[in-house]
Amino acid sequence: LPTSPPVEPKGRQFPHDFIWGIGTSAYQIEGGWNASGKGESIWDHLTHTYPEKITDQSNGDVASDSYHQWRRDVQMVRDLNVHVYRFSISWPRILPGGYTNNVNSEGIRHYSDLINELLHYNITPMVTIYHWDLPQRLQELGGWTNPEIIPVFKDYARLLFEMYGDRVKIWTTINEPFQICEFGYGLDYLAPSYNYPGIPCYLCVHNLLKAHAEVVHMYRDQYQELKQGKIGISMHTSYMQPKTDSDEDREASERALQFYLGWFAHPIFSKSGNYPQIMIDRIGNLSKEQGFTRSRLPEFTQEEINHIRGTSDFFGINAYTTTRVTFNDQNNTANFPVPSFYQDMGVVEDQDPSWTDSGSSWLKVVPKGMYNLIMWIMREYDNPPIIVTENGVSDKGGLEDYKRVDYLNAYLSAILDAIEDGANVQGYSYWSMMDSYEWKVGYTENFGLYHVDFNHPNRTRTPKIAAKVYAQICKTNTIDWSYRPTLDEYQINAMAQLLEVEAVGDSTSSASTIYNTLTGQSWYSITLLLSILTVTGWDAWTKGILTDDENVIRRRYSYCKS
Ligand SMILES: CCCCCCCCCCCCC/C=C/[C@@H](O)[C@H](CO[C@@H]1O[C@H](CO)[C@H](O)[C@H](O)[C@H]1O)NC(=O)CCCCCCCCCCCCCCCCC
Repeated sequence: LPTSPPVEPKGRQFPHDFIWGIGTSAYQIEGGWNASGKGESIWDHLTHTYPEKITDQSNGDVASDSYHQWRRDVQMVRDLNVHVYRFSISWPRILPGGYTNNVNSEGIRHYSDLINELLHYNITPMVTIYHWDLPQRLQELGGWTNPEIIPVFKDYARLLFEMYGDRVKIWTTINEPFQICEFGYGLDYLAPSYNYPGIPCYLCVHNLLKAHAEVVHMYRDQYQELKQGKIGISMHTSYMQPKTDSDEDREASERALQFYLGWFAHPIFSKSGNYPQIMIDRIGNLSKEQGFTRSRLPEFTQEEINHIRGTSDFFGINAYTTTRVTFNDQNNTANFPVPSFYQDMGVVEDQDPSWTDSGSSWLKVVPKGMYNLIMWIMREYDNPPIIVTENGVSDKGGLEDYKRVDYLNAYLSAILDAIEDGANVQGYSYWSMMDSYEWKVGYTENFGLYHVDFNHPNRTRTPKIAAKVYAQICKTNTIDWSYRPTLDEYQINAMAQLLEVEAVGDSTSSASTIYNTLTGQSWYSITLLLSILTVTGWDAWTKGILTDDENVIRRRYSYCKS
């Protein structure tokens, strides 16, 4: 329900040339997992082979069906008044086996059509070359832990520059090295789900940074002057807030930022290059204590350090939340596996229970953390041009996402505060344009400004309240806390249809229980059901009085209409 907006100065303006964007990624929205010659990705493989690793055992086979509905997507981009659409290209859709020996022309055409449609409406495509969907055949060679990935990634990127470089002016090589390497290889949060702590994550990052640098040099040497484009990388971190004011916790915060972000940012953005010294020292010492012959953190040669340094035209940062950190004790005994990235880092993390929560357990709403993080980047890397390439919040369904409106206004205010304090933030891209496949948690957490009906064959898209608010922000370049629209006729009808379909779905199921209703689509319907239950009582439900499906449809429908 609409909450009262916090008291804030009205009409705070962003710089006139501020870039507004909206983002998605291929595996999360496209579907068409084996359409028109696409090869298997590590996500296809993981979700088909081990569905139990995904919260709702789902997969991205159809997802938001953007492979077929891309024109509708562009319409949504236009309705949001953004300048930029940030999307990723599916490597196995272009190169089914990962290598350039087999180029899928249907895949090439798909993104070409999308890019042309965007340009037709004056929207700038911002292309992520790699957002987590590695061709499975490359994984069978060890994926990012095998140095073979470096030339192969470069070949793939060259093909994209050749095919689209005339029209795409903003590129990012790789989205979120930390998530790829630690969540994918160290833990089992993301594909390929190795769950092998402490060693492969460092090999993965080492190859990834070299691959990134190769691609950026190639772009700069062969394409940039001609095409006048920009190229960079997107990295993720939460702000690592010291749990207390003690020197130890402040040191823990600094160390955590170096491990979570400096791991990639220091080699690329610092003056000296290379991994942060604190990582080199800690991982080197711990490796020695653990009986390894060499540090588990590989070494760069001076030539490699020079080659990687400076390879990004902007600092792409993805940031959603804040974590509190405190010093781990002297024996580093926080139940981390030995060895592991977390034991190497040597801090203990938690979140303040008083922070506002969201649809994701890890994501607490802490706008000040965004300010602090930007200021840290500004100080640490000599005030680079920053683009917030991802920021957003999840819900559990429905269209009345006033909590997202609050999140947007508050985080954007924090970014404005940082700009006013000297940070060179040049753009912001909300994550995500629409509800989509949220990796390990499947379809149970929704980051979209557009609701997607995953039960409908067309994957019907309906704007949430925050879509209107974001469109207004992008149009006016201004945060207006008093702008809190209510659902319009179109949204109400869409929601009524949604609930009707859902109810018919319920009625065809032999097990129409409170469980499957409550774990269904929307908070809207849950709120409705809870109101019904408040009137009739849980007993009435369990005795079957409300299991009359027609009755349920009628009640839901008339509620929506009213
Ligand atoms: C063996 C020792 C283990 C110690 C491990 C401690 C680890 C703490 C892990 C906390 C989990 C955080 C999950 C965070 C994920 C995001 O950083 C990441 C961002 O990627 C973008 O995000 C978008 C929204 O997610 C989007 O989808 C884009 O595509 C991305 O670019 N998101 C993800 O990686 C998505 C998958 C997340 C699955 C996580 C499921 C695990 C939940 C664990 C819950 C722990 C919560 C406690 C948090 C306490 C903080 C210390």
